[in-house]
Amino acid sequence: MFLRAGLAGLSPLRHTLRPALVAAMSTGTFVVSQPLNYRGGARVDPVDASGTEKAFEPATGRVIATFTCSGEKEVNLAVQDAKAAFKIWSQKSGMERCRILLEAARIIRDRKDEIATVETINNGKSIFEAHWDIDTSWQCLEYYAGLAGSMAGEHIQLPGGSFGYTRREPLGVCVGIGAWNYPFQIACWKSAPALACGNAMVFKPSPFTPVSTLLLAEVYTEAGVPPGLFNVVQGGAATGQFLCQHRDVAKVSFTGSVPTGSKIMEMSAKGIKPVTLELGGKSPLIIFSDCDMKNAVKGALMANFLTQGEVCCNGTRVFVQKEILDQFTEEVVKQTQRIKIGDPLLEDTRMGPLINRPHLERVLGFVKVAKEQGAKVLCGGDLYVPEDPKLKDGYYMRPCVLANCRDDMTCVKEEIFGPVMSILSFDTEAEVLERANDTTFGLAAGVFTRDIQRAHRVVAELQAGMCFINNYNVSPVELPFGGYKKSGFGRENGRVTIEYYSQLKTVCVEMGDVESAF
Ligand SMILES: NC(=O)c1ccc[n+]([C@@H]2O[C@H](COP(=O)([O-])OP(=O)(O)OC[C@H]3O[C@@H](n4cnc5c(N)ncnc54)[C@H](O)[C@@H]3O)[C@@H](O)[C@H]2O)c1
Ligand SMILES: NCCCC=O
Repeated sequence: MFLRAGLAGLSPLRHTLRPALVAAMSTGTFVVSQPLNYRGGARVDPVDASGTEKAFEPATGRVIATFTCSGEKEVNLAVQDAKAAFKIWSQKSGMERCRILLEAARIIRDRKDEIATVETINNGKSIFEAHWDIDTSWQCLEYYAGLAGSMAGEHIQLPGGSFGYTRREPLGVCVGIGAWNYPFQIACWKSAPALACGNAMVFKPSPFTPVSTLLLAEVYTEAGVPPGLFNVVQGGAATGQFLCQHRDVAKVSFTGSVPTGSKIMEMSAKGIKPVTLELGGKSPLIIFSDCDMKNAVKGALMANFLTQGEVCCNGTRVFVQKEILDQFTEEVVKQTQRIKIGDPLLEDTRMGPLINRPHLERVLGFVKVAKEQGAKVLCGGDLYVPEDPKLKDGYYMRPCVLANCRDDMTCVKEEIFGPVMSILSFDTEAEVLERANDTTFGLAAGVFTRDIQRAHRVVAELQAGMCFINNYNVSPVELPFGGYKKSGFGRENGRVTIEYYSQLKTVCVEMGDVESAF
């Protein structure tokens, strides 16, 4: 389906043939020539437009796709198709939905290499990491498949033999709007619970990463969902607005920045639509002097440099207790300098390019301001040009560690969304807690200590939706994920997310006569 010169005649490919194609895909060769919208169980060109966009391969700076952004008519067709599919899907039993979702999970597992490769080409993250993302994607489908079969209401006895019961019902057509840092994973984290509950979904990926969501749409079709149950519309803000304002849309689940989240909430408020908002962060990572140093250093790297630092829950404010500041900093810098930057499709690369040129410049701009405000660059923070000539126009930078940071600096207050770690020192637990919570964000937080009482005492005080003790940035799908404060509300993953994609109907049953007031 993704056609390179010389491979054009192979489409459509069954997944049994795909390993050969994956092996043939290398950086600098991939182009997409098929439509990038998906509606009614097939790829389609949109019937109307709200502009065009180009998608890039960040590793080389090459254009890999030029596509039309969907206009209001196309959005409406996708919603109507989803509505029709909803009628069929919502009538299925939980066990019937479970079987189809399990089959979809199996297909993703089988096609893991292909999907990870496409994700790497369009996003720039290392193939090593993309494999992790695809694992948490099929695991999410498997998890909600399991819950689909066991969704149930309650039976409540009332006086005189009367009773009531509750039914957990789907909402209808849900909209998913995604960010560019985890394109496939975000689409799975939204669609799996939505579909498990009996909903249909129209998904809009970020215009920077339009490609991999199509693979998910094809997987769902192959697994047996009704045509139209999962549709993809491409585009930017205008397309997103058509979706949010559509009268037949029952819910919006959004992943992205705080300013856009606020607009989504405003639009949803007008239609009284429930929203899930997964927004940005500036999370604290607290390293106490009694920590296991080796793990704390590994944790700090995990908290800052996955996906080139473009991770919402990154622990970018690293608070280190004074007694171990020098030793910790020295080790963090040593290991940061060892991170292999380069062609993201090579197995031993651990950091690829950033998403695009403007974003790279923005991140480098943060480093410049940090220096002006008194921070010391201990390593990185500058452009990186790989030796391989085909990568010379890619968007690479060296991961950066900043010392001498203060709480009032821009690099410590604002979400950079790049590979920039700010190290701050602290003396006491009470002091660090106050400083860690002194932010409008509240997505994640972490603590490294061997003192088990302190660990739990500290996380109980941290104002963050996702807290880690002695680890960072692991994503088991069984655990709810989401933010406090301006980092949003609602949750993804875990059992609780069922509540965000369903509504409760109460049925009151009278077994006697009506006792009337009249
Ligand atoms: N909390 C989480 O789970 C999570 C996960 C990933 C990324 N993020 C956050 O996402 C941000 C980076 O992603 P981004 O740059 O793609 O964010 P963004 O807000 O610019 O865009 C996100 C999505 O919203 C769409 N959009 C933009 N304007 C819109 C509008 N007016 N109406 C409807 N849709 C609109 C975009 O096209 C895109 O699909 C960071 O702040 C990051 O922290 C959060
Ligand atoms: N793996 C979870 C990442 C979510 C935020 O960017």
